[in-house]
Amino acid sequence: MQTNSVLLVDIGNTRIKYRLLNDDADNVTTVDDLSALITYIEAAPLTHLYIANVGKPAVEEALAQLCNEQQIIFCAVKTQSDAFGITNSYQNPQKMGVDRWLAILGAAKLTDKPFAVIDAGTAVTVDFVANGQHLGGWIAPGFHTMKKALLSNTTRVFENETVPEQLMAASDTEECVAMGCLAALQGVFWSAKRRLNNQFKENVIIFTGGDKKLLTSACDGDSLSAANLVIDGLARYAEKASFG
Ligand SMILES: Nc1ncnc2c1ncn2[C@@H]1O[C@H](COP(=O)(O)OP(=O)(O)O)[C@@H](O)[C@H]1O
Ligand SMILES: CC(C)(COP(=O)(O)O)[C@@H](O)C(=O)NCCC(=O)O
Ligand SMILES: [K+]
Repeated sequence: MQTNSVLLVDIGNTRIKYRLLNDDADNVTTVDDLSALITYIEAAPLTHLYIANVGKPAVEEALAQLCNEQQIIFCAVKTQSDAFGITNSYQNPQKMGVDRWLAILGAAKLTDKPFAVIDAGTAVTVDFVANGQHLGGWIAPGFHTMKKALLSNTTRVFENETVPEQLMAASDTEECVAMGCLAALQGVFWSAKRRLNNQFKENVIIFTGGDKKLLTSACDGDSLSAANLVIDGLARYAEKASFG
């Protein structure tokens, strides 16, 4: 298997992200819809496509069909109860979003310490891991999802496109919404940090996802940011298949 012919694809609830196996981990392309990915696949000389899908099954089916037509080997990775030295705490691992499982595997490569991996996307997910054991996690609405929920349940609350860098008190509706949702997102980070600190003297928070920038002002020296840990987890499956 040539690593420049293996495509790794992360299909979330908002956007699609991809890179080649031999690309730099930071070199991730983000697209809003499937057509842009299809155009790329049709032009690229691929042999394998690894996919993590938590979105609509129809997207996965369309990609499987395209791969079949193009004679590309299609590998849809699923959440497992045990792999790469990590044991999942879910009684029914199939219920855990494969993006969470892969983000855990991607993060586990970055540290030997107990860690929490935070993926800030449509949802913000947190998963705690120590000594190869998944200790459970959280699922909360993401920044954009929170704003949408707030607006659809109120009459006089509005939003704008502000993506705040620093948490401040605001004096205008749109700014209050942006700051409030940022406070909630950072609250997830601080709650994870407090939980880790209570259990483990040394620990690290590793964060990723489309809204990871919103967490950078909350993080400290014990935090790591990664471009896309879901894709890094997919890379582990692809590497295992090609190099054993
Ligand atoms: N250009 C953009 N288009 C859409 N969302 C964006 C964009 N830039 C940043 N975001 C933020 O990224 C979030 C989606 O993150 P992402 O990790 O791609 O989510 P998912 O994996 O759930 O598809 C959105 O909720 C939004 O707040
Ligand atoms: C929690 C999620 C919606 C996060 O998805 P994302 O924000 O990346 O689009 C996804 O991991 C999912 O659908 N999970 C299934 C439920 C579970 O993990 O228990
Ligand atoms: K997420």
